Amino acid sequence: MISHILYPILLCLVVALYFCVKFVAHILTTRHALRHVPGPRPSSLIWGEEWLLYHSTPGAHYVRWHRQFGKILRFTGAFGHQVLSITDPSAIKYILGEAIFDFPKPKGVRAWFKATLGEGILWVEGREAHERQRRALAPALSQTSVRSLVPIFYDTSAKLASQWMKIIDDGHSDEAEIEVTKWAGRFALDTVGRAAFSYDFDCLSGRPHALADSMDGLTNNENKISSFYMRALFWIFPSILSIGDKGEMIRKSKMELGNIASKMWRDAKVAGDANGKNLMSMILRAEAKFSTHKMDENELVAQMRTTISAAFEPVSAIVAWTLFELALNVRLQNELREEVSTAGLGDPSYDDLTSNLPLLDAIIREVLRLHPPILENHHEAAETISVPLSEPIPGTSDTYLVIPKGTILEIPVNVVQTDPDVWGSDAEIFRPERWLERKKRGIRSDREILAFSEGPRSCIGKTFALCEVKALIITLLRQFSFACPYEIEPFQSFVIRPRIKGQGPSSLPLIVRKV
Ligand code: HEM
Repeated sequence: MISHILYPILLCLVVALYFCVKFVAHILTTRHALRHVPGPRPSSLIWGEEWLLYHSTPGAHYVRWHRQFGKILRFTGAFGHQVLSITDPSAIKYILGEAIFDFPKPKGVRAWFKATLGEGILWVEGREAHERQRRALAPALSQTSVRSLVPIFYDTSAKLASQWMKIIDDGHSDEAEIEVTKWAGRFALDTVGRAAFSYDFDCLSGRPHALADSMDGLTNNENKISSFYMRALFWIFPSILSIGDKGEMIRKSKMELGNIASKMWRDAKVAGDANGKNLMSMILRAEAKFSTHKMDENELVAQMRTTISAAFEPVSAIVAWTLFELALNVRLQNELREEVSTAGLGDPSYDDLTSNLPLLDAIIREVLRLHPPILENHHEAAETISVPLSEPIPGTSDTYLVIPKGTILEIPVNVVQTDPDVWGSDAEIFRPERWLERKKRGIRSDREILAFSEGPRSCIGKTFALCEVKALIITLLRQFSFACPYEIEPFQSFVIRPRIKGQGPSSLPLIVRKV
């Protein structure tokens, strides 16, 4: 009888011991192999640097560390696991380029994408499997497709503007304080719904919206202790994502988005949408053309969830940060309004959006440079692999770094995009004119911006995102001016968003005034 109880307990203990020994052995060998890489001493025995990182201004420690230790450094995560932080240009080019499939996303990050979105393109690994999914999405997000989507971008922009006008009019005034992050998220959702799936989420109606609220609630949390545990531990124990309130929230959000995606898919089938131009019809056409493997509903729903989510968080963050920077600078608002007015009375075309509004282009680039929504680009070495370096690690003469299998790497986008060697001594300052000066001097603009990542896994929705954000800013500036009466700071949810200093989750209340 006792043995019936004891044996399973004993077995569990042996298995737990095996994993503990394996984990400790991995940490010790990684630390040994990377002992020549400099970095900060762990500030906590259990949490390493995680506590410090979680409770500080997002990205601030990366800047400090890289100034002190150079372009490659090592810090400690929870329970002693080692993380490499890399800003060396040759290493980044190699990791995100030819070696990208040797550096998959870390297991915890993949578990997060699988739990929230399913097995779509943000989750998939392996050259062949990724290429297949990317080929299916690419035509719908190509420049040609985006060109045809521009009227939708203006339409959702106009809807948002008319809601703001109504708020101002209801207050019988020329201005109102409006919390713009909420509206920016709703704009991003309605735009991707209509543009990619011919589906109106109707988030911009002004009424409470279950999908918008649940997507926002998933990541836009106050600094709660449960969020800290999840963030600190999911690198080493990915199954933590299914535990407790947070696990429940993840399941709920995945289900809600999945239900909507299934409905969109069934409606499209009933409507016989196979010849349509939206993403869903194109996914099916591309699949039929390039592969014998047809996507089943689960895969398609995962892809739809992924696209909606990928288009939601970073776009809403960039819209909010752009309005924030404009609100701080009346001169810039006026100059931009002037530039937009020279483009004529109607809505600027795709060609205008991409090539003929240099100040607008410079402002959005500068926002992406100083407020990259995705702060860190995370990877894990699938094998022990040697990575080329632009300059040796201080104290060595090696022009390569051997990264042990299983080591987690992190590329801090904010550090790369504010490197004084590239951007000059005013790298930390918001100065869109630098892009106009660089263009005059013939410096290629795209290379140093890492906000959309680079290489085979870079953002496939970049043109879509840039055009929709530009269409919105043009529409808003023609009708409103902006001022910011609060002190604002960056706040890390899934992406980096603005919030009132020290207060709760993301928020950006601006004074919006009719012009
Ligand atoms: C300003 C807005 C945006 C920013 C800053 C941004 C940034 C990024 C970044 C950094 C990645 C690489 C992520 C990784 O390495 O895991 C990425 C991937 C991706 N983005 Fe975006 N994104 C934006 C908007 C969009 C939009 C509007 C869409 C779709 C309409 C989209 C769809 C995707 C997809 C599908 C991927 C996965 C690509 C792959 O793994 O091959 N993004 N994005």
